[in-house]
Amino acid sequence: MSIEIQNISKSFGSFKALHNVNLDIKSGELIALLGPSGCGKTTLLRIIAGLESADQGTIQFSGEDTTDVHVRNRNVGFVFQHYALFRHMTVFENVAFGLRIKPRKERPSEGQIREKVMSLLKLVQLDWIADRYPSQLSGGQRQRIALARALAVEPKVLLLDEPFGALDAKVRKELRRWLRRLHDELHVTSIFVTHDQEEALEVADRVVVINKGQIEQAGTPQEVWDSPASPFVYGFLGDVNLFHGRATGGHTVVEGGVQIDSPEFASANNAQALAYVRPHELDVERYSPGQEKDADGRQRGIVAQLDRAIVVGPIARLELIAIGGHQAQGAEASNSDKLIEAQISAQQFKAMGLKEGETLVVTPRQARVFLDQAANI
Ligand SMILES: Nc1ncnc2c1ncn2[C@@H]1O[C@H](COP(=O)(O)OP(=O)(O)OP(=O)(O)O)[C@@H](O)[C@H]1O
Repeated sequence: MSIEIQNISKSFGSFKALHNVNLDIKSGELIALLGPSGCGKTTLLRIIAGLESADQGTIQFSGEDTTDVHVRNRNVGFVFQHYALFRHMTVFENVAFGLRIKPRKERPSEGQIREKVMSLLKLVQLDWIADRYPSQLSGGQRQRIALARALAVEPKVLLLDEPFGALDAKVRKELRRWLRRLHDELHVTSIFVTHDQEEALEVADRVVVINKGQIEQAGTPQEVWDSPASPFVYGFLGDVNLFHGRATGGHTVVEGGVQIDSPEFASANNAQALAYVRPHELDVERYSPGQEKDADGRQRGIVAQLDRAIVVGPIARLELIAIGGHQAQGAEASNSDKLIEAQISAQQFKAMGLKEGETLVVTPRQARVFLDQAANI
């Protein structure tokens, strides 16, 4: 079933939770709604489910307006973070529940229910605990049972609201891979709410990034990662260094005089600009006088002191402080002013023999420049 979301707006009192949201979801797609806390993800999911009504706009399922269709009749399955299983029922009975409460003429026979429940439990790889009670399950097992329960009534749409939010990092990772495999088997149109960018990028066919009730960008994981449409998306999709600068005639000069090509702004004339550089896009060298300049004497790198090095497995994360007034800011955290984050391999770190306190030169290999709209008005 495809889902067409058209011009959806929703306010709570004077607060605009959703503002003119438009999105077409193809039948069988797995979509991640990604955004910070309070951006409107759950509200949008609840409107699609029919648990909440929109002030404006329509939701269509395969071209049919759902406005007057009751939640019971929308054929939607839910899995929520705290969607508790029935404690007094076994795993088997929990999964069978949706089938047992069907109106008599639609209700499957006892034999059909048994067959269906056991096949779903096999699908979520938990048929061996059919007789247990929820209190005897791990958190990850409970969420898999919640998913089996949602699938029992053969929903046309599956809505998952932070289904793995309460689980530890390792279990989350296993479950999201497992969810992806399950989706590839079943192809139920699914919408998955998360504030975890890694989860969204790993699981979804398309990621929809939401900010303050509006869609900032919708695209495949690779599209949103490689070409973030806005500074917000850039900042939200992972660690990033933000440098302030000025763009003129296809070049942006950021603090400290480092020049970055920005051919997309060839007509800019001293416009305020923001340059985003991911930590792994910075080359790191040991400083020697003149190293920060290119053959023509132009500043190519930023001289900075290595404040802290964190080596975890194959990666070395370097925290550097610019020397001589060059400044970077973490896009999200203002308390990381002046801090530049670089990332190199642990192997390179070892080979270079870098020590905390040393002076280095960091050079952006690539950068993404945005004109600072607010400042240029
Ligand atoms: N019933 C309500 N009454 C008033 N305000 C509400 C109501 N439901 C949601 N909101 C507000 O609307 C905004 C969006 O809420 P929503 O739950 O959709 O956010 P979210 O993106 O899912 O956040 P989180 O990741 O924290 O769950 C929030 O500021 C929230 O406080």
